[in-house]
Amino acid sequence: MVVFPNAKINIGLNIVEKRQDGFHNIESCFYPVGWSDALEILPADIFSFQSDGINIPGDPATNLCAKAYYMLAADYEFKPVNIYLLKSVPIGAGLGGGSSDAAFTIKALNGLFGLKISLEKQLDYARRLGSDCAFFIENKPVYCFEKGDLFEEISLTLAGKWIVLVNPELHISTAEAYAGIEPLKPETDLRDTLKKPMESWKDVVKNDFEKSLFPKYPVLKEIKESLYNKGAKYAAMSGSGSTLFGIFDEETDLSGIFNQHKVWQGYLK
Ligand SMILES: C[C@](O)(CO)[C@H](O)COP(=O)(O)OP(=O)(O)OC[C@H]1O[C@@H](n2ccc(N)nc2=O)[C@H](O)[C@@H]1O
Ligand SMILES: Nc1ncnc2c1ncn2[C@@H]1O[C@H](COP(=O)(O)OP(=O)(O)OP(=O)(O)O)[C@@H](O)[C@H]1O
Repeated sequence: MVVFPNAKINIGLNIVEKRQDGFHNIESCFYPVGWSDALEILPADIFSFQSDGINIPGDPATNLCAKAYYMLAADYEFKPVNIYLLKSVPIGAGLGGGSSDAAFTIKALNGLFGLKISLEKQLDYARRLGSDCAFFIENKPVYCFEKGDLFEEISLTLAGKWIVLVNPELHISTAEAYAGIEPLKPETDLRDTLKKPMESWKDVVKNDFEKSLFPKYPVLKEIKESLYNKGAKYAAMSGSGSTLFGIFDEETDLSGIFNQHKVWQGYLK
């Protein structure tokens, strides 16, 4: 079985308060984007994990795909598998790439071996692997709250809009980004703001990480300003960085403008 774990962007990201468990309650809108890895899972005699493409730091045995496999193998009976991951989505990029690989491994094993794991249970397994991971189980636009792993439907459709993602190949650790934050309860309701036209989001739909990360990494602010200068209707950083995105009404090829960075562009669904 071959699947294509895609990335996400955060449209608005409010870090509301620090929790007793050390994590933060947040609110955000997750939107799937087409930048994807490729993940092949085949039944085998012994378990193995291999990856190619972008180098993933750390021991392959602790890769989120391997963790997802071992977690399900502890609770269900099925054959070992060979997992082959072709990594294209940048790491430490605010795009949830590793979380998506993990969620797609859960979904693929469930389908391949007919495990009949309910949607709720798949979401619970995903939550155990990371806060972003549960979103990729259903992989549709949602408003998220608490650790970013509880969801509410949102009637936001950006289908047919053009998105440009620019990654300056700066690895920002999620834990480090959260450590630099002073949580603050938002004054406006993100769900209400997102009902208004995209043109009105600038300066209202904010990513709280920008305030602490832009002074530290000026290139992030420069990229966001360039996206607006090139006609983006809305531009922001995704998650804890380092990827910036711009949303345009029409196809706008910016690969030449940002040729010193990694760029992915395409239509939103
Ligand atoms: C920034 C976002 O990408 C926005 O969607 C997510 O909140 C991050 O989700 P993630 O990468 O899946 O993060 P996890 O692997 O669960 O946590 C990594 C670290 O980030 C911090 N963390 C994460 C999520 C959260 N709601 N509060 C936190 O404080 C914690 O220090 C945690 O140890
Ligand atoms: N399949 C995987 N893909 C990417 N990173 C992985 C994977 N499995 C484990 N990891 C580990 O997770 C770390 C990246 O996590 P981190 O949360 O910083 O970034 P991310 O998953 O790219 O997305 P985000 O910044 O949105 O959370 C890497 O340093 C790597 O060691």
